[in-house]
Amino acid sequence: MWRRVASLSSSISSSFLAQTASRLNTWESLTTGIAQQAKGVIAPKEKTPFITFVLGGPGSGKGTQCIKIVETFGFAHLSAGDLLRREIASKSADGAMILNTIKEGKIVPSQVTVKLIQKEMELSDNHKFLIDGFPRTEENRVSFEQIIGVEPNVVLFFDCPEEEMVKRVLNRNEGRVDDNLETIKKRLTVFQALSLPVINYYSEKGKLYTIKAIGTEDEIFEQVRPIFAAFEKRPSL
Ligand SMILES: Nc1ncnc2c1ncn2[C@@H]1O[C@H](COP(=O)(O)OP(=O)(O)OP(=O)(O)O)[C@@H](O)[C@H]1O
Ligand SMILES: Nc1ccn([C@H]2C[C@H](O)[C@@H](COP(=O)(O)O)O2)c(=O)n1
Ligand SMILES: [Mg+2]
Repeated sequence: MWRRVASLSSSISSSFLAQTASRLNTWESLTTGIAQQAKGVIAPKEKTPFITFVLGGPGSGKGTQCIKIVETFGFAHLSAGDLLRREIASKSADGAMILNTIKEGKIVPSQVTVKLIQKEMELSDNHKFLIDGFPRTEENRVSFEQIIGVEPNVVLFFDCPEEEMVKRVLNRNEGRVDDNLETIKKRLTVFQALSLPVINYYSEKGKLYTIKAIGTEDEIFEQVRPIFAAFEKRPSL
């Protein structure tokens, strides 16, 4: 597991320490649960995490491209929507609330989603994470920074015309409760109002990579590939 580390040795890079030390919620916040499980033994991760947020409207092709990124670059794929759907299916305490929120095309409270992501990160063997469909709102973004204590290295934005997104979602045929015209319209409104400000935030921070999400899946991936290929040459990935 990504959390399984034998000692407190110096495997965390100095740049990472500098980055996290500047925050109130440092790396330790991600490892708090781990430390508790280990009954007081602090267990730092072996490698600096490399975090990619994958953003874009409903049906823009985030999940489709994540599969290709996983195959090519070996990331762990954490889809916020899939984690929430898993909560519904498991009939957990939050399941009914999550189902109603998704049916309405709205956004689940950030703490619920971030805790699910945190758990998956802690359980993972990988240190490279694709976090798909997150952060959808400024509240999501701030909550991740507060609870996990790290910022993304890369933010991908799949930029797709609304007409194309609607067509793709209506053809998806996976039995999703939100793949109907009424909910899609609401999701598009939420995307414009709440998600675009997050995308603008990362653009201003110089972390945003915008992908023109039209054309075939392979054509789109040829825009994605060089982004990670460039990072692969750096020691951080
Ligand atoms: N380039 C493409 N051209 C045509 N169809 C595509 C393309 N990429 C993905 N699709 C199809 O469009 C649908 C939506 O794609 P996908 O599920 O990857 O989108 P998403 O961004 O993850 O959407 P959501 O936010 O709703 O989960 C799927 O049925 C997928 O097979
Ligand atoms: N950060 C997130 C991600 C997803 N949800 C909810 C609301 C979305 O409409 C739904 C489906 O997500 P998708 O599979 O399209 O990424 O899940 C959320 O509330 N917060
Ligand atoms: Mg998806």
